[in-house]
Amino acid sequence: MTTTTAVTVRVPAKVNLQLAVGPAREDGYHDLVNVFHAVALFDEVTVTGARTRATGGPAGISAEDAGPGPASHIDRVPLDASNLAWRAAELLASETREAPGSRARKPVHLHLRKAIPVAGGMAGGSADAAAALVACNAFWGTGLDRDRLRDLAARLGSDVAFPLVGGTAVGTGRGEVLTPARCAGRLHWVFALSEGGLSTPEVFGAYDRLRPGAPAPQGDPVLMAALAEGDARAVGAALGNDLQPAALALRPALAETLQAGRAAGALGAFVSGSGPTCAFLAESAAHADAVAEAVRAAPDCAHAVTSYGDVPGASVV
Ligand SMILES: C[C@](O)(CO)[C@H](O)COP(=O)(O)OP(=O)(O)OC[C@H]1O[C@@H](n2ccc(N)nc2=O)[C@H](O)[C@@H]1O
Ligand SMILES: Nc1ncnc2c1ncn2[C@@H]1O[C@H](COP(=O)(O)OP(=O)(O)OP(=O)(O)O)[C@@H](O)[C@H]1O
Repeated sequence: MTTTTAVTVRVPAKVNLQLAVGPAREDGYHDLVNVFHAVALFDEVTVTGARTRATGGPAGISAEDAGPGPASHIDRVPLDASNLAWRAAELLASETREAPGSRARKPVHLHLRKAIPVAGGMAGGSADAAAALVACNAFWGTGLDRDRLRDLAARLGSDVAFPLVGGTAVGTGRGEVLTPARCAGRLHWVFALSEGGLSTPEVFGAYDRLRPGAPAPQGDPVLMAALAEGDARAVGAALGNDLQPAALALRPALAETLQAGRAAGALGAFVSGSGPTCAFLAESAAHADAVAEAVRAAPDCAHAVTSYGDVPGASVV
């Protein structure tokens, strides 16, 4: 029998093309209609055997900055059991330790190569958790199918199931119930990164204060049709994020970043998820370079990167 010595999984960031947010639920979450779109900014999670820890599961974690420039904030990644990738490995181990043939009693080390900006509203931690599930499932030979992995992902966070799937998908419930959607052609993106992060719970809290009595969230058929047709201009006109006013209230300088992108002819300019990263839809790769150049001049923009979508979800490399 051969023994796997290392498994590496590559996983994309997300941007939210529509984020319709309902009122706060009794459990503190909000019902969403969340159009996830996977973009070509990738973290990698590598799992190797570790020698310590008798009970198996994760035994150590390290992280390195593979970011496209400043403001990737690797120093904010916790290197302990609170890391979402560690929690994912722990959950998979606890669910499968007793299964026949499982190697989940073997302790592992997790190494994160991070290019997704930390606390930027692009689901970097969630992506790492999804990648850790796929990598440990392969390393331990636990053999859970994608549906079982998706169930575990949903227990870890609202954004964790999507990076398993990638592409473009509509998330309902608190965002974890996914329906794949068609995105024809390639969309060209610019992401403007901020020096500071924004806390997701704080942004949802600001939303509740700004919008008491919010209606139930509704999907937008115009956006879905534009995506299916690959009509970037129509996609740009239909983009929307209910959390944007809350993110702007917490970080007013983002307004100038958005304005700089609009002035450079972006087809759409909006805050990504809970922010503070701002996203811009461009007409082409060359136009994305020009928009990136323009938004770099905004005072709150620490760095701007170009990318494209959609791309597939977590996969072993
Ligand atoms: C803003 C988005 O990134 C858009 O994709 C997500 O909705 C956030 O997903 P996430 O970071 O995985 O969030 P979770 O770890 O599930 O929840 C963190 C906190 O965000 C708030 N939260 C999150 C998701 C949701 N549907 N309603 C919420 O109110 C809650 O305060 C929750 O305690
Ligand atoms: N693997 C991880 N990578 C990055 N941050 C992590 C990780 N695990 C835990 N964290 C913690 O989670 C916080 C949020 O980081 P993350 O990069 O996931 O934010 P985000 O992209 O805004 O999330 P989302 O878009 O899902 O709301 C960080 O400040 C950090 O303390």
